[in-house]
Amino acid sequence: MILHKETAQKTAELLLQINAIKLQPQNPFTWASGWKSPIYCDNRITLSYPTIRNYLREQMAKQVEECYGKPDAIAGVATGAIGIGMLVADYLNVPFCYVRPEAKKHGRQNQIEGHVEKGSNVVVIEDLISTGKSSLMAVGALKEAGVNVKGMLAIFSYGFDTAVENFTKNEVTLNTLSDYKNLLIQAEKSNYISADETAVLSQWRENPATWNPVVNS
Ligand SMILES: O=P(O)(O)OC[C@H]1O[C@H](OP(=O)(O)OP(=O)(O)O)[C@H](O)[C@@H]1O
Ligand SMILES: O=C(O)c1cc(=O)[nH]c(=O)[nH]1
Repeated sequence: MILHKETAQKTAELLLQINAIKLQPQNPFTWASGWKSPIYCDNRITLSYPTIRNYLREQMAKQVEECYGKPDAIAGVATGAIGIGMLVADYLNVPFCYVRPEAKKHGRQNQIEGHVEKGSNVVVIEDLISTGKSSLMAVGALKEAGVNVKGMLAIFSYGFDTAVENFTKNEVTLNTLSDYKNLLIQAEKSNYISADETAVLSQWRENPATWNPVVNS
């Protein structure tokens, strides 16, 4: 869910401003889920811009408190949300840990890195939600460690039905600063996307799980 329309618009505007939105309809990206996509939203780039990362940090910290109350700790989903998660934890002055997709094969063989108290109230920070699988795996690991997951906050979500169903099934509340709908509005306003790219994106959005580029012969 989007909490504040102004934040959703501003976040989308900032992502476009720093070219964090990549379009490659002829040479699709492969997503974590294995889906092929003409678009990639690289939120990691925001960390390279102090003004923008400070904006995201403050908005996220405020929304964490607004949605879930002050947590005992913040957990970031590795690797995309380690940076932003740490910034949010720092702003709220609470402990931080991050969750790997799976346990390390060497060293201490941890999946959760850092210290997190059993029974503590934790909010999970994610950079981006496509299917929600990565985030929900992190939630699963935290719950297994005896943590009380209050909910999740991400910078961006594509708003796919699959993700909504996955979060509902796992009984995890998801809020995001911005989403695909707001991104498209801002991209059209600023002419970031050409008419051809808009056409590809609407065709892709109809069935993202099975989309493939039309190859001109
Ligand atoms: O909702 P999903 O379908 O799971 O996809 C979203 C996930 O994909 C990206 O991570 P990626 O696996 O590319 O790794 P990274 O965070 O280490 O860059 C992103 O950071 C999310 O965690
Ligand atoms: O699903 C993904 O892997 C994914 C999509 C996207 O737009 N950005 C990203 O970082 N990951």
